[in-house]
Amino acid sequence: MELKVVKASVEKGEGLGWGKSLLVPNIQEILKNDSQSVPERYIQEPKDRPLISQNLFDSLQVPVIDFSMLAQKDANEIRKLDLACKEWGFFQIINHGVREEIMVNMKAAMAAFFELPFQEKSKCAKGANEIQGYGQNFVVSEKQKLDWCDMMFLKTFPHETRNFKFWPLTLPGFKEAVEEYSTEIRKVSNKIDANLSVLMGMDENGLKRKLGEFQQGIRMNYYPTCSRPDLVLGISPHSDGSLFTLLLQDDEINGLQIKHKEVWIDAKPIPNSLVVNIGDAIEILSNGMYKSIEHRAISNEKKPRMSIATFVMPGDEVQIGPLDSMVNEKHLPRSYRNIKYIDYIRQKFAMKMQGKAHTAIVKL
Ligand SMILES: O=C(O)CCC(=O)C(=O)O
Ligand SMILES: [Fe+2]
Repeated sequence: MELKVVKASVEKGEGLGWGKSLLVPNIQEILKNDSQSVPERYIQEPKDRPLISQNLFDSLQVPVIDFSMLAQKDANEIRKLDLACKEWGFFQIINHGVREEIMVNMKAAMAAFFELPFQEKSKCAKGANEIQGYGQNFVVSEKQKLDWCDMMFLKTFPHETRNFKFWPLTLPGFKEAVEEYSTEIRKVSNKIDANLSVLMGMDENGLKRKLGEFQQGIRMNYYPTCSRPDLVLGISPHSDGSLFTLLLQDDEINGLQIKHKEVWIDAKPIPNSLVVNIGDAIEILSNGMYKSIEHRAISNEKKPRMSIATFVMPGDEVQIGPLDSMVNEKHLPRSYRNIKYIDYIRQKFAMKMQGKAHTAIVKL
């Protein structure tokens, strides 16, 4: 007789993984039945609601970095990058070298996935202990307010982290578009990490030498239209746990907001650019010289908005902590403790996203 063995679910991408999340409804589906509906669970407390009125800080713009100048090692552009990381934690890059066609294909592949019938999308659904797949942001309590967003998260690098059970492989062109886009973004990310390495007092290979091969994950965020965008949030305020994140946003629709000097500022889209933000891991490695910044997304009444975030991260088992070059016990005392990356991420996901509250895990 064949013995049935119940495998402990610690296979690739299963088991405890990056955390445990409650499963919640799918906002795109709720709206298919009633496009005007704004269920109670999505209505934010008054203090957390976005101000949709005229942006009073219209003149403030996220810094723009010309990537072709960085490639030429232009001292002025490198200084601008350093300042953008210190004062904003966010910048938009132009002339990054990713061909427009590749970005257009990526957006089209994402749109095609979210247009699939729910039953089809559900074949890629993530489980409760899963980060990869189709679903929603991590949810840790039944009482927690929910984000007006459905998403699809896939790991793309290193190759062995790809788990095709979460990929819609029968959707024509999807796999190719994600792979091609991710490969191009990896090239941009390599240049960013080389520049950050130098700015943090090392040579261009400093971060790679310290951390080894980076992981890359792609999160496709789908924000349906909302009849009351003043009551809900597309994504609650948070900072990313990554080293840094590269975001491809809609060319026209505003949605991303950044907390800059205590005020929410729109990151107005520049067509074909990429928005880059510093994540918690660089904040820790730089001993706080570069800070991850709180950001959120708002929804709108007119058109669904899609954004594609690529997270560049250390490997799960890698220890992160302030770089030797960023610590000087006299002038720059160590402000963060060392932690294994996956332990940091698990603790982050175990809390409701609340701005930067989770970074207290590693503060000294
Ligand atoms: O949609 C956006 O503009 C922001 C997305 C985001 O912050 C994220 O995916 O971490
Ligand atoms: Fe984010």
